[in-house]
Amino acid sequence: MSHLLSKKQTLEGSTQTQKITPESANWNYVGFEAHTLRKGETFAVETGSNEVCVVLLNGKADAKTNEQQWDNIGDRESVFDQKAPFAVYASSNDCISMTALTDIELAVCQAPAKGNYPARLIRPEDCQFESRGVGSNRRHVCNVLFSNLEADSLLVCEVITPSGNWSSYPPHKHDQDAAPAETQLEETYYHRIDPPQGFVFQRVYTDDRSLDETMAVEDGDVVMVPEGYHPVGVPHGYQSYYLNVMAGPSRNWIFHNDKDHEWIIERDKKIAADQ
Ligand SMILES: O=C(O)C[C@@H](O)[C@H](O)C(=O)CO
Repeated sequence: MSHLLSKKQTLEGSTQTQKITPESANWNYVGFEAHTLRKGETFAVETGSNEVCVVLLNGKADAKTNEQQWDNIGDRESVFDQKAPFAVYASSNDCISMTALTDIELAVCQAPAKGNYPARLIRPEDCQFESRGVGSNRRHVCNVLFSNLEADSLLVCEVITPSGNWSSYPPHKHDQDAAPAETQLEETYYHRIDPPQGFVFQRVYTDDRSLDETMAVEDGDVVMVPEGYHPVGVPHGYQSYYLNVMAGPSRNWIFHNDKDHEWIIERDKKIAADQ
């Protein structure tokens, strides 16, 4: 199995289904966890030296940080509901906890803090929807903690890719700290698939092919992208959701397209203009 693929785990007595740390991923910035909680259970994360964004992927919960509390948040039964999520952000030396009012699923997104931003609730109306691409490259992005909201390093977004379509495509990368041409951002993909027996394909590759992994990804798996291009293809009959967490030396998503496939962007611009 690829070292970039983390399979979903279900451990007796544990809420945790995924755990990626900078140490386990052999990188410097991004941490990611996924948890499923039964109604009545509580999850808490100490932020330590990180800033943390806990995204309530589905279900309802009471949420709090050391100084604030938000009751009865959550308005999605599934990540495929076509609604933006609720999320809670806190910077260093705080604690985020959520108590499940229904069965819930949480994504815990982490990156180093500078301590600049106060704890806050991110509501669906704070998120930003954007659809990208044409034809079989059409996909729908929800920016949760991206250019819509400030943070020290964390970038968090959700992407729905319809059946038969491609996303993160044409392939792009962001592995050079060379703004304004490109920025360096590590990235995790937390994949969910509808219906859940489906699978998607994700390739992670560099120009010189010293890294070139193509993975069959199943529901609940995480793909780590330390560098390189990282397109996703979704088979007919299945819908894909993924949650991206990115962080790096600067909080700015500037990507570089794979030159071999850039012609597709020009052709698609022409198609869109002709429509
Ligand atoms: O546009 C998309 O298909 C989503 C991607 O941009 C995804 O968020 C990503 O690859 C970020 O680098």
